[in-house]
Amino acid sequence: MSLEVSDLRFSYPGGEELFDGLSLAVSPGERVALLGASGRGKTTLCRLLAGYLEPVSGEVQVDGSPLVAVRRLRGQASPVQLLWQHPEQAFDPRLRIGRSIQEVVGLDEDRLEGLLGAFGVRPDWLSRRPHELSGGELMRVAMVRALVSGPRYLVADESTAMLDAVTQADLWHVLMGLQEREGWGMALVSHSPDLLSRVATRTVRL
Ligand SMILES: Nc1ncnc2c1ncn2[C@@H]1O[C@H](COP(=O)(O)OP(=O)(O)OP(=O)(O)O)[C@@H](O)[C@H]1O
Repeated sequence: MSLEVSDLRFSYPGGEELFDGLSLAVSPGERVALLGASGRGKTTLCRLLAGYLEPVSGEVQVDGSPLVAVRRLRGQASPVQLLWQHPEQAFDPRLRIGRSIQEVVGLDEDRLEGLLGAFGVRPDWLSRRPHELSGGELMRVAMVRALVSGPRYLVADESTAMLDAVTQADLWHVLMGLQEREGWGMALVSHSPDLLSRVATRTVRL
């Protein structure tokens, strides 16, 4: 059981090849930090692992099945969810937050209630549009949206970098508590050595 890729290569049109045949596996319960200098491809790797981009070589597999095939299954949310670097990327700007969350495939109302409570989401935030929430509030609802379908893996791309230290610590405390209870695997990118030393169980260098 893992989220894995071997012999990974990717390039944007006209760009240099990235990853040089990297192999990587994230097991349930792990929090794997993806490290590398600026421009090495950390954000790109997050998008590849979550299926938003397709590799040139190397196939992303989730618990033994190709991620591309799993993501095509109807009536099921992807087992790999991405926490975007900027939480507004997870939401349609025209829709109220509650509507965006309700559109998640396979939504379980009891799980949703639990997550809204755990992340401290106030009910009135759900009737607002993304630009009507603060960065920290939007990240809380983005975390709820990413987790509400019960993913097996979460990929977090510098997701809390723009938040103040107190909010950042609070959100990681909630995330890690849920992860330890539910056992999903996590890959994360952060430029904060302090955060990584508290959160990561292992590191992989790009
Ligand atoms: N949509 C795109 N089209 C073309 N090139 C891109 C695109 N997105 C990223 N790149 C290029 O791909 C390389 C990897 O970018 P990426 O954002 O994944 O790196 P990163 O390691 O996350 O960087 P940073 O630490 O600075 O955020 C860079 O050279 C970047 O310019």
